[in-house]
Amino acid sequence: MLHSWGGVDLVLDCAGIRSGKLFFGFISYRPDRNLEVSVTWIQLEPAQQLLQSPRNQQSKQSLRGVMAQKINQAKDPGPPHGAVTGQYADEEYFMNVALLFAKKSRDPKSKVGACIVNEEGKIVGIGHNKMPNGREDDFPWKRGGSRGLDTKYPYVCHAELNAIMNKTSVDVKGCTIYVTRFPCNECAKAIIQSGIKHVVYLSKPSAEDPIEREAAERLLSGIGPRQFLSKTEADELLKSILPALNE
Ligand SMILES: O=c1[nH]c(=O)n([C@H]2C[C@H](O)[C@@H](COP(=O)(O)O)O2)cc1CO
Repeated sequence: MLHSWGGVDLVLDCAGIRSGKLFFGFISYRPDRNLEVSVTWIQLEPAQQLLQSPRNQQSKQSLRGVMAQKINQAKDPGPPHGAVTGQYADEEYFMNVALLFAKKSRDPKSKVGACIVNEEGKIVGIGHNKMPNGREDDFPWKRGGSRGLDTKYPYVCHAELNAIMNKTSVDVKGCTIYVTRFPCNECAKAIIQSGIKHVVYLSKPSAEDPIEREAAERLLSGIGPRQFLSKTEADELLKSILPALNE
């Protein structure tokens, strides 16, 4: 699951950008682009293999100085751009936009936000969980295991669906969706059908319905959703959505 691997000659280093459970940042050197160093994301295991190769070890030593300088540049949030390069600053920006939209939700218990970003790093869709347009006051926000007609479940439109429906571009093919909560199976279907190619989520609360969760996992397995940040770091960010997104 590497976003930009073509033409990379060696992997210089990892860590120091942001580490999570499954992914971590690393610096890559593209000789064809005159020592361009970029931050991207790779699954832990293949990244370790690359880093440990003898050729990589050698090259790493001689370019360590340049790397340190570039790491600092990469840490600078700057303007949002290049979502698909996986730059940490960009990802944080987009996830914070999703969090900001989650705050708009009138669901008293669970606020969810989603932000769709195209391959140029532009936001092309945002959404939060809400009742259908024009019917905001017509349905209950009540929770409940029964999920009956007196609860919110049959009526509420999920954040991911709203972000897709609210898109400002012709389509969202090839885009990345940043979502504050792991998508449900219905949203997983909408994500796939819309052509979204990457899913980055913040929290994965234990599912009320294990069948739906398993279906969502299976549906999204072709996309390979990944968690943004480590659990501890994610929990910190989630504190901004009240009362308790993780319940
Ligand atoms: O993918 C999702 N997207 C989304 O917007 N939601 C919303 C719908 C509901 O308003 C709320 C779920 O309610 P609760 O956590 O109280 O059971 O979160 C729920 C999911 C399921 O993870």
